[in-house]
Amino acid sequence: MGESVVAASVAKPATIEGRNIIILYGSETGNGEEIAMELAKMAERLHFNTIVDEMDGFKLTDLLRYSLAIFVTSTTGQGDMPKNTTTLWKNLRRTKLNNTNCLAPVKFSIFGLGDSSYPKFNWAARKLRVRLLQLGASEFFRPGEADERHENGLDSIYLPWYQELRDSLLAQFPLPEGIDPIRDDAQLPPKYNIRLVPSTTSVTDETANDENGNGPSQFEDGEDLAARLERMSTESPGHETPEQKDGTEIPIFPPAKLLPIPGSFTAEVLCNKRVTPDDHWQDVRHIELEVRSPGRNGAISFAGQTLLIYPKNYPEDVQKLINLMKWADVAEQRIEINWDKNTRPRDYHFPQGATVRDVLTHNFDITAVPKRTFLEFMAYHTNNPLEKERLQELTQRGDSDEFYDYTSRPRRTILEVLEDFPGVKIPYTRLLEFPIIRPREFSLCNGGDPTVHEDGEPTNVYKLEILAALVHYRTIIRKPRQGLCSRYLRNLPVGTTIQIGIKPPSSPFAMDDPTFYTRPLIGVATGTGIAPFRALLQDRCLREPVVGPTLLFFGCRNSSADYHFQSEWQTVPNLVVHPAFSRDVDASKEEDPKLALQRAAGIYDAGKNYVQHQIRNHAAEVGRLLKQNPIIVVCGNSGRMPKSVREALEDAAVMSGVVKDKEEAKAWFERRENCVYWQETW
Ligand SMILES: Cc1cc2nc3c(=O)[nH]c(=O)nc-3n(C[C@H](O)[C@H](O)[C@H](O)COP(=O)(O)O)c2cc1C
Repeated sequence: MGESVVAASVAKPATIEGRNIIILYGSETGNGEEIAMELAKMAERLHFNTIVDEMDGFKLTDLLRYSLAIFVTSTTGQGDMPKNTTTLWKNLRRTKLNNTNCLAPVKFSIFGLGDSSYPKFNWAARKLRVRLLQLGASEFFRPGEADERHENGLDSIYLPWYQELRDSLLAQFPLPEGIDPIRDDAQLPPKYNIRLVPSTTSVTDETANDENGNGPSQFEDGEDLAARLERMSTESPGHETPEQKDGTEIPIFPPAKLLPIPGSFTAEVLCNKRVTPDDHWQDVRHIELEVRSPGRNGAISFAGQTLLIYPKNYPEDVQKLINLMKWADVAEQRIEINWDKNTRPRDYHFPQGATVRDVLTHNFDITAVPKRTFLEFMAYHTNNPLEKERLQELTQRGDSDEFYDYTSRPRRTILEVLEDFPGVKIPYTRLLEFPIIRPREFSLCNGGDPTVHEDGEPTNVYKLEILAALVHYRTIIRKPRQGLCSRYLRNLPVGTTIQIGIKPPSSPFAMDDPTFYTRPLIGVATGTGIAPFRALLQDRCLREPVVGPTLLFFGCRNSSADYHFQSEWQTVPNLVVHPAFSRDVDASKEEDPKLALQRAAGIYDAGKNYVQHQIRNHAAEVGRLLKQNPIIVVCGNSGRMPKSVREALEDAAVMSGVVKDKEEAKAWFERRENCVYWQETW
C-alpha cells in the first residue's frame, strides 16, 4: 500500500569495537546541520559507530568516550557561536579547566561555515578550535573554513575538504581485513521507522490525539482538504477562485494547523499591505500581527528582535507530490514515527494526529532546491537505469558544476526534479529524507512600546510589524520562482492565525544599557534592512527624552518606489537622513565638473549612487559622530554591500581626520572603546 515499487538495496555498517566517532554541530539555519548529517553518513560507510548531535545535546565528559570527534559550526550574529552550542561552549570556557589538559584523549577536526562579508569571518569555528587545543585535544585532520561568498557557495571549500577527510580517515584508521567501505550506490538503513496507524488505534506519539478534535486536514468551514482538491480539479479554471493582479489564480491557502513547537505562539494577521507600487520590480509587504501574551500587561520591548514565521506548503503542491509518488492510498492515513535511541532530531515537530498529507503540508520543504544528498537518495529509488546513472553523475562530489547547473542556478525545486525523474518512487516510510521546513527570519520593524491600549490602559495585546521583501523572479530557464515563505506571505489573508516565534537580538551590546539611547547612532541600511533600524529609533525615542544624534544612510532604487518609512523620519528628533537612490539618476548633476572629479575619485557615482558613496560625501558628519563613541548598525543585503560600507566608513574616518591613514582606520573600527559595530545582513 503506497509502498515503493523500487526495492533499493540497504547495507548495514559493521559493528567494530572501539571504532567510534562523534559529530557535533552548531547551526542556526540548517547548513551546518546538513553538513554534519552528510559527514555522519560518510563515517557510517567507513563502519564507524557514529553519533551526530547538536553541541548542546552533549556533555563535555561524554566527549571523552569517543576516540574521534568532528565539530561543524557556523558563525552567527557578530562572530558569535550558534544558539545550539551555548551550553557546551560555556562549559568548555570554564576557567577551572584552564591548564588542565582535560581533553588530551580527544582527537578532533573542525569545519566552519561563514560569510567573508562579515568582519568576523568564521570566528565561531576559530574560537572553538583554539579552545579545544588549549584544553589538550589534538587535531587528526586539518580544519576547513567554508565561505558563502564563493562562486559555488559553501561547497567550493566543503567538497574537497570532505574528500580529503574521507581519505585521511581511511588511511589513519584502516578497516580490518575483509571489511570494505559501504559503496555509495548502496543505501544506509534509516534511523527511524514510520508506520501507518489504523484509524481505530489510539497512539501515544506526539503525531496522534488531536486535542481539539479537529480533523487534521480540515478547513475552517469543515470541508475536507482532499475533498476540496478533488472538487477543484473538476471545476473549470478560475471558477470561484479569485485572481491576483498578474492574472494568475490565487491558490487555496495552506490550512492553519499549528505545530507543537516549543516557545512558539500564535498571532493574528491584522494587515498585509504591499508598500511598493504595482509596477515596481519588488513586492514589499508591511505586515502587522497581533499577539496576545497571557499574564503580561504593559511595556515590553521587541526592538532588535527577529520574528520567526513558519511557512507551509500549498495544498496543490502537496497533491502533486502525492500523485507523483503514488501515495494516494496512504495520504489521509495517520502515521507514527519511532526513532532509534538518541537519534531524534530536535527540530522535528509534527502536528498532532498527523497524516502523510499533514506532514507534507507542514513539515517538509518540497519546493526547496534539493541538496546533493537528496539527489543521491533519489538514485536509490528508481528502477530506470538511465535515471539512476544521470542522478549518480549529477551527484559526483568531484564535479559540483553539473550539480549547480541543474539545481542551484535555475533554482529547480524538489517537486520539479521529481517530475524530471518520473521513475523515482520514494516510499512513504522514507518521508523524513525530505528537508525540513525551517522558520524564516524577519527583523521586527517596530520598537518602542508595541502594547495595545484600551481606555488608556495597557492590555496584554501587542502589535508586531515586519517589512518583508517577497522573493519572486524568473530564473535562467525563464521559470517564475517564489520562495516558500514569500508565497505564503503573498497570499496570507487578514484574520488568519499563524504560528510565530521570537529570537532575541544578536546585538553586540546590552539593549537595556541606558547609554544605548543617548549614544550617537550611525545607521546604514539598504532595502528592507531599514526594518531593525526603525525599531531601534522607535525604542530610542520612547526611552529617553535626550536622544543621541543619529545619522542614517539609506539605500534603495527610487525615491518614489522603495524609500520605506520616508514620511516618518521628520518626526524623529536629532535625525539626519542621507538617502542614496541607485536608479534615480539626475542627468544635470552628471555634467557638474566638481561631481565629475568626485566620480573619478570614486566618491560620487551619478550612475549608481549607493550608501557607500553617500558616506564618503558626508565624511565630515560621519567623522563628528565617530569621535563620540557611536553605535554603528549596518543592515540589509549581504554580498558586496557590507564590505563596501566598511571601507567607506574607514575612508570617512581618514577624510575627517579621526585617524591618520587607512591602516589605522581598519584597527580603529575593531576596538570596542571607539565604537560598537553591529552588522545584520542576509
Ligand atoms: C544574522 C547572521 C549573522 C552572521 N554572522 C556571521 C559572522 O559574524 N561571521 C561569519 O563568518 N558568517 C556569519 N554569517 C554567515 C553564516 O555563518 C553562514 O550563512 C552559514 O552558512 C550559516 O550556517 P547555518 O545555517 O548552519 O547557521 C551570518 C549569517 C547570518 C544570517
